[in-house]
Amino acid sequence: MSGDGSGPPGGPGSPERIRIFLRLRPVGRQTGRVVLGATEEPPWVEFNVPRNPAEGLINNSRESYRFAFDGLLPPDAQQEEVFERVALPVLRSALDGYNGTVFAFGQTGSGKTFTITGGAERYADRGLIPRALSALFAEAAKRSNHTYTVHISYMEIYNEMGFDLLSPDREVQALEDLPKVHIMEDEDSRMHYRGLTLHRCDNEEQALNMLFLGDTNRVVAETPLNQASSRSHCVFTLHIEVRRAGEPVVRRSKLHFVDLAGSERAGKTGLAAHAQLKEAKYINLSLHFLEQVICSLQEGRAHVPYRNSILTMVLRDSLGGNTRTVMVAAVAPEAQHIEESISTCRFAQRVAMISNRVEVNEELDLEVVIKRLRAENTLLRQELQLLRSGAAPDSDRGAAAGGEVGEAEGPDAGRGVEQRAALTEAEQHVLRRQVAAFVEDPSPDAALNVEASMLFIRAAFDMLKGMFEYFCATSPAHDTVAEHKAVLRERYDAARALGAQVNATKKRISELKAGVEQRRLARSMAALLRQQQGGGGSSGADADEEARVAAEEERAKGLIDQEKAAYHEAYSQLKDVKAEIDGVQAALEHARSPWGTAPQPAPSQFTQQQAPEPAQQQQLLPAEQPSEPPADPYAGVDAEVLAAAKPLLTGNHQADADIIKFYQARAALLKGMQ
Ligand SMILES: Nc1ncnc2c1ncn2[C@@H]1O[C@H](COP(=O)(O)OP(=O)(O)OP(=O)(O)O)[C@@H](O)[C@H]1O
Repeated sequence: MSGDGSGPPGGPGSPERIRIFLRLRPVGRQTGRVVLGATEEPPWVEFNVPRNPAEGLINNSRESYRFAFDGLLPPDAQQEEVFERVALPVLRSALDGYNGTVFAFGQTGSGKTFTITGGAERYADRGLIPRALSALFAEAAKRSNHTYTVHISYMEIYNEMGFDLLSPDREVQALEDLPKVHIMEDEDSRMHYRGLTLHRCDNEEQALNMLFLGDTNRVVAETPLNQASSRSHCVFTLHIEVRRAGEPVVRRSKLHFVDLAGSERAGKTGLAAHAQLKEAKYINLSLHFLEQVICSLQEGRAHVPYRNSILTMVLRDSLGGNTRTVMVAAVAPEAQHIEESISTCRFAQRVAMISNRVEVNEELDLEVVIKRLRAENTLLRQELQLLRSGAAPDSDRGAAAGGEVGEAEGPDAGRGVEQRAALTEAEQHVLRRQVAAFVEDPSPDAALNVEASMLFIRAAFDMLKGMFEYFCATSPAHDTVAEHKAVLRERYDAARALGAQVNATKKRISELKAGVEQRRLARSMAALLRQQQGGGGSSGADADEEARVAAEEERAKGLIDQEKAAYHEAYSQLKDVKAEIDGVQAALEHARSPWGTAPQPAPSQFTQQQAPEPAQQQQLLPAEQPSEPPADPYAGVDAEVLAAAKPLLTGNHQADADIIKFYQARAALLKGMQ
């Protein structure tokens, strides 16, 4: 025997021995007759009994009785330690779907009720049940992907009759008013408790109220050995149901806390009253039957007499069945109780030899399975209808126009709906509510199950689209987007105007330059003609003409400079506007990002004044400067013209181009004159 049995059950149906703990009630003065080997493995207790010379024994030496346990709880063991070592492991496995039982056995006044329920005086004296209730709800809250449902029942077995301590009427009741519980067995030997109510408790407070209510209904009497002696056996049961999110299984476990009535001997305890003698008789009888069951199990007999008493029927699963069971043997270590203590320990040794087969109580959760199958069935029916309505030729669609919506039982169900152009108002109303419920349902399993008809599907999509548009229009992000778009439009307009201005200036510069060039050409040709006609030096009229031409060229040059300045000004403004546009565009993208991967706003909202596409934007900017000189400036020039002009070429691109043009014009003129 070792350890406190805190590990999980060994595996499905694995045999597991009942664990036994010894708890010693505190005593005023140590007698030295009870010795504890608490640090030994396994821990043990030894009772030293002096031999009685009056019974003919040879000497006065002591006789000792030693018993090993899975754990010792000495007189100074605190309630918290007792809970952690005895009940917590069983509670944890009950939360995983394994049945559990903690029962206290011992003579009257040895501390069974103190262990199971606790003392009323100090909060620290709370016993295993209230501590288990706190731990149960705390542990359940931690397991966030599990759903726990807890019910409580509290039964008393008094004089071989079962009573429900949690009768619906929460008044303290006389025993005869309590609902009687009948214990029955079905064919699978499963226990049924007729008349026993299960009370659902959703929190610790509700559960503690139940415990309090039950305790106030218990049969307690003053006996010579205990001022408040339990005259009955009490079974407090937690019925735990656990479901794990997304799994179609349910685990159900029962965790019993059993406070047995004290074993006692009427003669020794001085019970005198007739009623008390009767109680004692029943208590002793049921404990005797309990012992019989334990002996049969320990000896491996084929027949185990569970049916002899209500107590053994109730504990059937806890002893030799599918339950993780722990026993607390309570002893009062005073010298006068040594015989009872030895007898309790002997009983515990027999119990420790019983093995249970502990397995998880898991079943398919039919509710979940049915719900799933129904949903699957609906989906399949809808798909089928959709396929039919899409695949069947129009003439084949049946004449059931305006057919009943919502019922799709027969093979032709749903076809008639497709014949209509629109839903009725009532249908729209129902559909709107379905769509709203779907949108508001935060569950990932939320589904919108509309009628399997294109008419309904389209109407549902329209509603969703309308909701989305409304969201976009009223979203704060939408305001920012709209602002950025307005700025962007304004900047694009400015950029367009500046672009036009730049292009116009550029065009005017080209025109002015072309005018200057033409006039130069005309003057050169006139001078050439005059030369050929023999006209010599310059006259006064020629001088005037030259002055006029020079003034004109000067004016043209001034105009060109003006236009160039305007060009540069407009061009630099355009560059600034372009930089602004880039910034606003980035801000716009950022403002849109909260929508993530959501569809972009419907065109109707944002496209009335579409911003130009990037390709268009690029076109807004003209080349930065008037065109660059070609790689070969003389490409395509007639060789003769080039040879005549070459001696005069200056290396200045503009001047050389003019000289070449002059020689080309000259060549053309001469050719025309031949
Ligand atoms: N570990 C303990 N520490 C302090 N007081 C204790 C302890 N165990 C028992 N007592 C006290 O001893 C008295 C008898 O205990 P209790 O009523 O629990 O015995 P019992 O075994 O349930 O008796 P019965 O079979 O007659 O109901 C009570 O007053 C209880 O408070």
